[in-house]
Amino acid sequence: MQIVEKYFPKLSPQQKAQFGQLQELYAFWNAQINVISRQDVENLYERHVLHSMSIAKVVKFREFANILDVGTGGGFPGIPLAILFPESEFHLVDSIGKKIKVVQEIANALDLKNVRAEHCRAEQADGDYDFVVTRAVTRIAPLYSWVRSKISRNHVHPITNGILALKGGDLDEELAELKRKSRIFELQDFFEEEFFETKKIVYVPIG
Ligand SMILES: C[S@@+](CC[C@H](N)C(=O)[O-])C[C@H]1O[C@@H](n2cnc3c(N)ncnc32)[C@H](O)[C@@H]1O
Repeated sequence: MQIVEKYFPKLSPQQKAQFGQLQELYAFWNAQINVISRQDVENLYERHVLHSMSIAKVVKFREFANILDVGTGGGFPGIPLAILFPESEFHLVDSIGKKIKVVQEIANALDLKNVRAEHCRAEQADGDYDFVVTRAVTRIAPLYSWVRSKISRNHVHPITNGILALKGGDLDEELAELKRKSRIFELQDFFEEEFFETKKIVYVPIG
């Protein structure tokens, strides 16, 4: 939990309490329905919570912003972002129903009113979104084809609406396949821990 406060020192008491609850909630739910590796439960705040929050170093979601988390699994990056941006609306979807059950239970336990968890495929998600966020689901090119028509052309953030994908490793081939303008943010520019050395955010503006 200290690692979250290290990089996000202005959290409200409510946000601190919500982030603080995550360890126990994920330990409990992960024991029943596997949503993250057992080993990773011990590194929850670095590898899942802070990793998800890195998106906030690229853009601060505004009041009423609509965000779609594609393939949220147990709620990453959607749940940490929903705690961080309580005025924005988050639609978390996954094609596996039992994972959405975990997300719903965690959102209920945290009393997160800005989270809608839905069991559906990304292609079927119904909405008009400012941004699509995602981690560890698919290559950028298929993701782009799934969601491009769901991105609003009404831009209210300092950057153009689009996709923000948490990625790792060498992305040359994947980005060549996309055939669209994109920008890479290196997470080592935001966080000093070794875990983030190879991690990136791929931003694909859709205007
Ligand atoms: C490796 S998990 C990652 C989960 C989470 N994003 C994380 O980083 O912890 C990939 C997830 O994507 C979901 N998924 C794959 N294709 C999908 C699709 N077309 N629509 C919705 N969910 C999908 C899978 O069910 C799975 O839960």
